[in-house]
Amino acid sequence: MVAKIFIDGEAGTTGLQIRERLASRRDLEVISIAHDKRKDIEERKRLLNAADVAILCLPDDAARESVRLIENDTTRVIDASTAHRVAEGWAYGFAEMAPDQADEIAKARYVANPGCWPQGLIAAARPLIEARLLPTDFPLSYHGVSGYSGGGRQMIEDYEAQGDKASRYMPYALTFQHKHLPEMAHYAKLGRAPLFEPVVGNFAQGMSTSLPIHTDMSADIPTGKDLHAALSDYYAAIPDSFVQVAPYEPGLGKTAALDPQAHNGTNTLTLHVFANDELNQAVISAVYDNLGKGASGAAVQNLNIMLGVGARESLAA
Ligand SMILES: NC(=O)C1=CN([C@@H]2O[C@H](COP(=O)(O)OP(=O)(O)OC[C@H]3O[C@@H](n4cnc5c(N)ncnc54)[C@H](OP(=O)(O)O)[C@@H]3O)[C@@H](O)[C@H]2O)C=CC1
Ligand SMILES: CC(=O)N[C@@H](CCC(=O)OP(=O)(O)O)C(=O)O
Repeated sequence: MVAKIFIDGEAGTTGLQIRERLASRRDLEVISIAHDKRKDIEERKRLLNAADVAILCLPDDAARESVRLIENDTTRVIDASTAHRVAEGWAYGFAEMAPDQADEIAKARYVANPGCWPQGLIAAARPLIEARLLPTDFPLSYHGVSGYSGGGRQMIEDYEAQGDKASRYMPYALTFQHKHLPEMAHYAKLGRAPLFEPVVGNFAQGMSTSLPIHTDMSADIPTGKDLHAALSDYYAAIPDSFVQVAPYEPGLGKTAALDPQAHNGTNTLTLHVFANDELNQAVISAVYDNLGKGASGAAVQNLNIMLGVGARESLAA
């Protein structure tokens, strides 16, 4: 059977990248909406109900509306927005988050694609919390830089209009109430939300995040090697993992590895562990493509899992 896929929001940043990734697929048919009808509720309803899988690449309210417009019992949904990430009845679409997560996604009717920022934090913190190398009530800070495509079409247009005059370093969400906090705390298994300081840089795509850890806040005071081993073991046990752990680098010498654009066009997320055991300090960094593993790549990975086809089909941009 050729599965019918409808991308609601196909002309946007995330939607376009999914369409490109699916263009060469013969096992599915992308059913498209005419550009002038992309916000026409009746036409969206028709296509949403005709699809085997609908991928929502819309603002939160429009994504909720799309779900309401589905009247049949069969259309499955992948929602790229923030609307359903901690909602009851939705599987969280971060396949590497736990050993059985891909199975949960495979069986789910509704899958919430993860936020770009939360993935770096969850990938780093959850295995350490589960291994009791980090206490759950640890007061974590989380920091990172993203390309401006993370803000969607509007931010892309703003940055491109300003060119070299655009800010090279723009912290935001400085009231510390970013929309990703509930998702971060829930899936990383944190007892308290992290202090999160995101930054946009003057480059289009890619991100690099960091999680500083005072290792003596934990009873066993893990060394850098302990942290690295826990993360390596965790992801080695996940089938078809796109999360990889770089070889242990105690010093901060190889900064090129933290280039936010290093994984652009791929679905890879690489974790790096840096530590100074004498000072009881460590940093875990994550490098990935906000439009790859952070959005469109993860959506295609989830689609593959839901359809039961090779997990690695069409994941490069
Ligand atoms: N960019 C990123 O890195 C990431 C984005 N996301 C999430 O994915 C979703 C899409 O984001 P992104 O692609 O960046 O955003 P864009 O603004 O680039 O695209 C959104 C698309 O949705 C369309 N749209 C808006 N309102 C409606 C509506 N009521 N009915 C139908 N179509 C509508 C827009 O059309 P028009 O432009 O004509 O208004 C546009 O084509 C968002 O929820 C975002 O938070 C998630 C992870 C990362
Ligand atoms: C640079 C930038 O603005 N990034 C967006 C996050 C993009 C993203 O992940 O969107 P979702 O919340 O829908 O997942 C932000 O911080 O709001």
